[in-house]
Amino acid sequence: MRAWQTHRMTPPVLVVAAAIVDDLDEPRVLLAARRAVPASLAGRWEFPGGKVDAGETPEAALHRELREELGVRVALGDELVGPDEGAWRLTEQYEMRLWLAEIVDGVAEALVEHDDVRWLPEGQWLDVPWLDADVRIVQALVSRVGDVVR
Ligand SMILES: Nc1nc2c([nH]c(=O)n2[C@H]2C[C@H](O)[C@@H](COP(=O)(O)OP(=O)(O)OP(=O)(O)O)O2)c(=O)[nH]1
Repeated sequence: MRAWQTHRMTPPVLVVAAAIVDDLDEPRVLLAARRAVPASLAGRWEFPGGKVDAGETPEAALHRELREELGVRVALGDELVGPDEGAWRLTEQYEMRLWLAEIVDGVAEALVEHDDVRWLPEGQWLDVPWLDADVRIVQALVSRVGDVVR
């Protein structure tokens, strides 16, 4: 039983996002997107993605969000499974699932919600001000990908 069930709380809203890398087999460069909205999150960096709509699978939602936000089609790799029943708790309200991904069509551009996208070179994945909840996720990604590369 999950905490929100035993405590009569509202279930967390699921956000899906992608850790887009240059090469799923040998990831060296990671795409980060800078939020333009809302004002409280503007200027902070995140994994592109968004909320899953009713009746939509998480994977379909992720493909839709990446098309809308960045104008790209991707191939999904492994999920970075989180410590909170498989997800990454972001806040009281939100939890996130995150997949590695590689662009198969298009060039990533900040189209909506973001005002910049940046490809972070190896060793510099933590060098932008990520949203607070994302910092531990980027750290987990760095150690996961370090394992792949070695
Ligand atoms: N997409 C995304 N959202 C994140 C991350 N980290 C994090 O705390 N969040 C939070 C910010 C938002 O409050 C919340 C929902 O994400 P969102 O605003 O991208 O969802 P959305 O695109 O569906 O938004 P909207 O269309 O309803 O405005 O998740 C992250 O890495 N990526």
